[in-house]
Amino acid sequence: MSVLRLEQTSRWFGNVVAVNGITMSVGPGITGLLGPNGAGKTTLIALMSGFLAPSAGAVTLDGEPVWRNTGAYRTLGLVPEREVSFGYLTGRQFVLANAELHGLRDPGAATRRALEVVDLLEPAGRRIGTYSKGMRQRVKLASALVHDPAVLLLDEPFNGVDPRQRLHLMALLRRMGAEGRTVLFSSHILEEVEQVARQIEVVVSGRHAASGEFGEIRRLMTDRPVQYVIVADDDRGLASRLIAEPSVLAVALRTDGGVDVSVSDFGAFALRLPRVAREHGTRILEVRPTDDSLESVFSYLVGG
Ligand SMILES: Nc1ncnc2c1ncn2[C@@H]1O[C@H](COP(=O)(O)OP(=O)(O)OP(=O)(O)O)[C@@H](O)[C@H]1O
Repeated sequence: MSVLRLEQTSRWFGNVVAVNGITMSVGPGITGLLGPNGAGKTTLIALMSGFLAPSAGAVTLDGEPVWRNTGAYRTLGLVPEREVSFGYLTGRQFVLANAELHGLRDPGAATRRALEVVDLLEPAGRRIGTYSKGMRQRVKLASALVHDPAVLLLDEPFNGVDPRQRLHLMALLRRMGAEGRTVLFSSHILEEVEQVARQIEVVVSGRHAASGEFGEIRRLMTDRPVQYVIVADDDRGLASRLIAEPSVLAVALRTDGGVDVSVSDFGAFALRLPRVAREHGTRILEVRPTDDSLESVFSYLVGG
C-alpha cells in the first residue's frame, strides 16, 4: 500500500507556472487526474514519478522524497503519453529492455509476466511499428509493470484508443486498483474518468480545482449556472416570460438577435422552455449553449 503526497508543490519553466502550489494525496485504488489541455497534468505526473524536480514544495512516496530516490523508482511505474519511439523493436524486446534496466533477477520471466497481464504474449514477437494504437498503449503498460510496481502513473492512456481497446484498458486498470495498487491516470474527459476512477482530482491552470468522489465532482459540474442563447420569433416577449421562471437567473436581449439566458437548474429549464413557448404561441428557432465547454466548467470550479 503506497501513498503519494504532494505538499504545496509548484513547478515552473522560466516564467510559466505549470503547477501552482498543489497539495494532494493519492492512495491505493484508482484516481483520475482530470483537467483541460495545458492544465499541468503531464508536469504533475512527471513530478510524481521523479522525472522532474519540484521548483518548490515536496513530492513524497510513503514519506520519502521521490526526486533522485532510486528506492522510489523501484516502486513507481510510468506510462508516458508520448508514443514509443522504438517501433523497430518487438514488444518483447521493448519490455525486456526495461526489465534489464531495473536489474531484475529474471528479466525474461518478468517480461513474460508483464506481457501476459496486458494480453500481448501472442504478438510479442512482432515489431511495435506494426501494432495498433491500443496495443502500443498496452506495451507501454507492460513495460511500466515489469518490475511489479505498487504505484502506476499513466498520462492520457485512453487518448486515440478505439472503443474496444479502451474497455480492455479500463478493465486492466480496474484490476490493478483492485489488487491494492495506487493507480493514477490523467484525462481531459469527465466521462472517461468516471468510468474507472473512484477518486477524482481536478486541475486547472496548474491549480488544484476540486477533489472528491466522482458523484461530488459531477454534481459540482452540473449544478453550475449554464448560459444559453435562445432565438425566437418574439425575442422580447420570450425574455419577459423567461425572467419569471425560477430556474432562470438572468435574461438579456442580444443586439444581434436572440436572448442570453443564464440558467441555474438546466433540468427544470429544459422542461419549462417548450411549455412557456407553447403557452404564449412563441416559436423557438434556436437554443444554443454558449459555455458548455469543459474549460468553462473548470473555470467555474476554480471560481474564475
Ligand atoms: N518543459 C517545458 N518548458 C516550458 N513550458 C512547459 C514545459 N512543460 C510544460 N510547460 C507548460 O506548462 C503548462 C502545463 O503543461 P502540461 O503539459 O503539464 O499540461 P497538461 O495538462 O498535461 O496538458 P496536455 O494534456 O495538453 O499535455 C503549459 O502551459 C505548458 O506549455
